[in-house]
Amino acid sequence: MTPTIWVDASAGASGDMLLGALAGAGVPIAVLQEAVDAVSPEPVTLRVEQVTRAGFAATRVHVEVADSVHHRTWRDVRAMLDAAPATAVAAFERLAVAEGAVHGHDPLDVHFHEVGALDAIADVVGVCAGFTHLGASEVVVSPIAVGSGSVRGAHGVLPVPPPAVTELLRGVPSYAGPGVGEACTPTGAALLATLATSWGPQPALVTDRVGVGAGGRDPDTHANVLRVLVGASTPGTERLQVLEANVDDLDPRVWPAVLEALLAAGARDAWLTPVLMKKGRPAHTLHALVAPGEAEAVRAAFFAQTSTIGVRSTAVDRVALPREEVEVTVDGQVVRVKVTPSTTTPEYDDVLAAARALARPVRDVLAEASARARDAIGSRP
Ligand SMILES: O=C([S-])c1cc(C(=O)S)c[n+]([C@@H]2O[C@H](COP(=O)(O)O)[C@@H](O)[C@H]2O)c1
Ligand code: NI
Repeated sequence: MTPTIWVDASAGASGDMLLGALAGAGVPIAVLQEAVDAVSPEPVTLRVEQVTRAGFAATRVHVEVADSVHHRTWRDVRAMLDAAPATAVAAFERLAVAEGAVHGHDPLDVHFHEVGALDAIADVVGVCAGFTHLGASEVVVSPIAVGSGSVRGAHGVLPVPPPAVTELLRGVPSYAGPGVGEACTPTGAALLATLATSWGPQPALVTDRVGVGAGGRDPDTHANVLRVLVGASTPGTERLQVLEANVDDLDPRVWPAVLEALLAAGARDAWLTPVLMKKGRPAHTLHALVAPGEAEAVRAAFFAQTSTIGVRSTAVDRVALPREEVEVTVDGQVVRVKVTPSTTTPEYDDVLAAARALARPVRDVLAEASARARDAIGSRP
């Protein structure tokens, strides 16, 4: 079974913290070194060191290089990445697009300063090779702490988060803290934005390996580490999201069509709960259960079908019983029945249509369809 990874970026993220966490989680340093050697025009050595951060053991990977080039364009870097994992090219492209946006340049002509140096290229290539080596089907990343205050670099003094990071973290959950300084660098943001398959707290996971990665900064306010948990998803558990909005001004006759539209947009389930809103106003909360890939279309349906101006989302774990659909006939009328190890549930629309066609009570058709489904399952060899 392919593993699931959870990245804890609650103290921020940088290329070297990610490299350290991967090495700490058991990715052989030779795997990272080989990937870096495949792209680097000059010798680069990765060296592992066990360090402590605020009293906690962590792994640091030093990238040792005497880089003779200090500024590279995205064009230059792109030409170096032919032998790199596709995710490394994608992460650097994100950096180029973000830099282009903040400086007002075409991404191809962007001049990288620190992020174009060979050590940053080694971070990106090594981290992407490490994730490829782990072969995870899911990479869930926590909301990212970005730090606070300001940082000094080739661009002079920049606010934290610096412009490139704010651009890279569009659409990504992030927040200030945990201390003063730059907790999330452009390289860390670009890597996580590229590698994450979803964002949120730790999913249900049987943890196998834990990597604790340190960078160069060691503030005394907190353990400045990024953690990587590698494990197996709890069997039968799916990571889904619940989208929600409170609505107090929609013609109530529209609600059935709204629920139908959310299901048509890909929601696994959609439902309403009556609520009392501020000032004692009666209203409804509209809920939809969605897989990460369906969230955007279902969110668009919230906005198109209702008067809401905001949609909340919460990550949830769902354990679902295995299910299958069987078809039975009741007096010649076809009824679909959803069967799980503990239930048989006839499709209500089919039952209603059959009851009307047969001029029989709905509850009789319901009971007969359930019984026939149980017989059909029970008589299987
Ligand atoms: O290299 C470039 S062009 C660069 C752009 C920006 C902007 O926000 S714009 C910021 N920085 C700073 O460089 C260092 C190193 O970043 P890494 O991602 O290589 O660790 C960091 O302090 C950035 O804020 C560089
Ligand atoms: Ni820049």
